[in-house]
Amino acid sequence: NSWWSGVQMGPPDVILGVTEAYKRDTNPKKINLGVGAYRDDEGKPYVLSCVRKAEEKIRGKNLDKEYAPIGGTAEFCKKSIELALGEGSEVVKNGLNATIQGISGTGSLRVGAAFLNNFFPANKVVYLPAPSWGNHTPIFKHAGLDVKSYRYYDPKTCGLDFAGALDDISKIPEKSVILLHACAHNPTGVDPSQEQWAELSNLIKKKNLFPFFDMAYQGFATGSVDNDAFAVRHFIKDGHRIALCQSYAKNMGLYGERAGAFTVVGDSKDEADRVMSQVKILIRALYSNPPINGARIVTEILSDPQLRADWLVEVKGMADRIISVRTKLRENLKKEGSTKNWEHITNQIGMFCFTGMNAQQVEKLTKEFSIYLTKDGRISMAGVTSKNVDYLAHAVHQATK
Ligand SMILES: Cc1ncc(COP(=O)(O)O)c(CNOCC(=O)O)c1O
Repeated sequence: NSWWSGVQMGPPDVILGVTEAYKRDTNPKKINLGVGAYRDDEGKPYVLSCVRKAEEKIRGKNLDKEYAPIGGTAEFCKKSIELALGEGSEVVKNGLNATIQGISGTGSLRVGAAFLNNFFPANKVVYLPAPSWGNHTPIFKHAGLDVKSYRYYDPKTCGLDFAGALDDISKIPEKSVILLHACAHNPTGVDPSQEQWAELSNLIKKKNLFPFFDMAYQGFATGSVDNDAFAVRHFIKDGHRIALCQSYAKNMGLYGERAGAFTVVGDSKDEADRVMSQVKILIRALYSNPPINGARIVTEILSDPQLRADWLVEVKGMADRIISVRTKLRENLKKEGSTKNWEHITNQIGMFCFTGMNAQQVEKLTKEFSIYLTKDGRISMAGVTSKNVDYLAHAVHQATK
């Protein structure tokens, strides 16, 4: 028999499966609310104009195609950590950050997981919020780590189960790893308030847990790169030595360019240098060095004051469009005569809305109205436009009344 006769057919990716079903549907009113990628008000993918301008500038430089350094270019890494921690960050000034370019957010998480598995000195268990991004569990498990969870989402309010989170976190064995979504929580869209982040920081410090931040949406949540980095910057200010993953997929629309970063904040420059040396050894054996094109676009935008200013306007524009369709959806549900409480649609933030619809209601939305979303009731607000929001509200009301 063949080498691979023992290989089973794996389950299809849930989110891509939704898109496949959407493509097969011939209903002209169909809407795809599954995919977590931004769409403009025409429902089309959106390439930021500052990205196009950066590409033109790069084109004119006639750069070569040589390998990037193992950890990416120093310029890309410096601009990335400065974006996260803010200009004039003490951590950056004192050289406490070991920052590498990762293959977007996923690749940065995976390098981080490999580093934890090889070097984390204590309880090699990563505690994820319940629910978390579906890919978090396999990323950490493939790297050899154990994964557990802490209460986070409250289905009764479609909001944060803050008491539950504090209770569970206070029970996490000390010196474990806790994963935190810095902003725009995926899949719920539920973020702690700044006061709640401060309380989480105190508790996590008291319990001596290692904060591992995933910041895949900086600027895309509130439209402000500084507001969206509040949690990360507050934890640093409170003295936590964090790990941080960044992605430019959403906030610069560089999905397929695979540009991201992974940072460990050390206790000293010497510690950061030792950490950096070991992270690079891991990268060398994983993929040797990162893709150069997306990193060049990011570096161009973050280094050119005009392009950076243009970018800040465009990322706010994307965030504002999402916020405006949240408001329209809630208003239209009221107009449809729904008496349910839909406050969470506008309380939640970022790409996703956890509607609170159950599997039967989701099924009705798909079968009767050709609206496609994942069974957990998560909708990607990016798929909602000023043209289809009325139809969506009508369908949701019919499915939930
Ligand atoms: C929380 C989080 N971390 C990390 C990432 C990594 O993204 P990337 O590797 O593209 O930078 C993502 C991207 N998710 O994609 C949208 C979806 O759920 O369909 C993410 O949501």
